[in-house]
Amino acid sequence: MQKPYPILLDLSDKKVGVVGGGNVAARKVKGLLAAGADVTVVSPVINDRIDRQKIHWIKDRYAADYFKQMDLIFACTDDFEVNQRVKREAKPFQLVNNTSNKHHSDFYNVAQINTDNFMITVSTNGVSPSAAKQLKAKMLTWLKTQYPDERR
Ligand SMILES: C[C@@]1(CC(=O)O)c2cc3[nH]c(cc4nc(cc5[nH]c(cc(n2)[C@H]1CCC(=O)O)[C@@](C)(CC(=O)O)[C@@H]5CCC(=O)O)C(CC(=O)O)=C4CCC(=O)O)c(CCC(=O)O)c3CC(=O)O
Ligand SMILES: NC(=O)C1=CN([C@@H]2O[C@H](COP(=O)(O)OP(=O)(O)OC[C@H]3O[C@@H](n4cnc5c(N)ncnc54)[C@H](O)[C@@H]3O)[C@@H](O)[C@H]2O)C=CC1
Repeated sequence: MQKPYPILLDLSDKKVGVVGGGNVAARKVKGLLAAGADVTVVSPVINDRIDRQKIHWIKDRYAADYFKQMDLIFACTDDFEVNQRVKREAKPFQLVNNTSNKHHSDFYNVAQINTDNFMITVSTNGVSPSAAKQLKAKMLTWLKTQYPDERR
């Protein structure tokens, strides 16, 4: 991604498809549900950290047909080739986050801090997600000193 364009999306009632149901999918699903998205997970198995009451679960392997109606798609399987296929088979208007290949993704997720009044996001543009996580932790410490009454 050469020059990404940062935006905040309103996902309430958007249809979001997640391929795979492991650790990475669980993290993405948590954030998506918090944003009010209508989430469908397609995976033969899903992690206990994914709340089955709050998503639609299609207990199957990836097939493009399941994703025709989706606005956004997250490819989160541990199979690099399947994740590549998800990106390749998406419609031109669908945006895909390929979690195992940053060079084959339409968008990246960011590390975030949400408080009553601020949303602070950190990205390294794909270079080092763990550095983004570390900077977020430092910013949180700093934020507490600057805005002690701010709730998060
Ligand atoms: C490109 C991107 C695409 C995307 O997912 O959107 C991406 C890609 C990849 N991540 C990998 C690994 C890890 N990712 C994390 C954590 C997070 N990753 C997130 C975002 C992004 N990760 C996007 C770029 C963000 C940026 O530019 O900064 C965060 C910020 C937001 C979120 O997704 O929740 C979240 C922290 C949230 C928080 O806690 O605050 C950890 C640490 C952990 O899990 O504790 C590890 C293990 C340690 C390590 O390797 O760093 C691998 C290697 C896989 C492999 O081959 O093993 C790839 C694949 C690749 O690089 O192509
Ligand atoms: N972007 C990010 O933030 C990160 C990305 N990764 C990448 O994410 C990949 C997945 O990692 P984890 O979630 O930890 O793996 P995991 O092993 O916990 O989960 C993999 C999931 O994919 C499902 N799956 C496998 N083949 C499938 C298919 N054909 N169709 C549908 N579902 C299928 C499995 O049932 C399982 O639920 C890793 O291989 C790594 O490349 C890893 C860490 C962070």
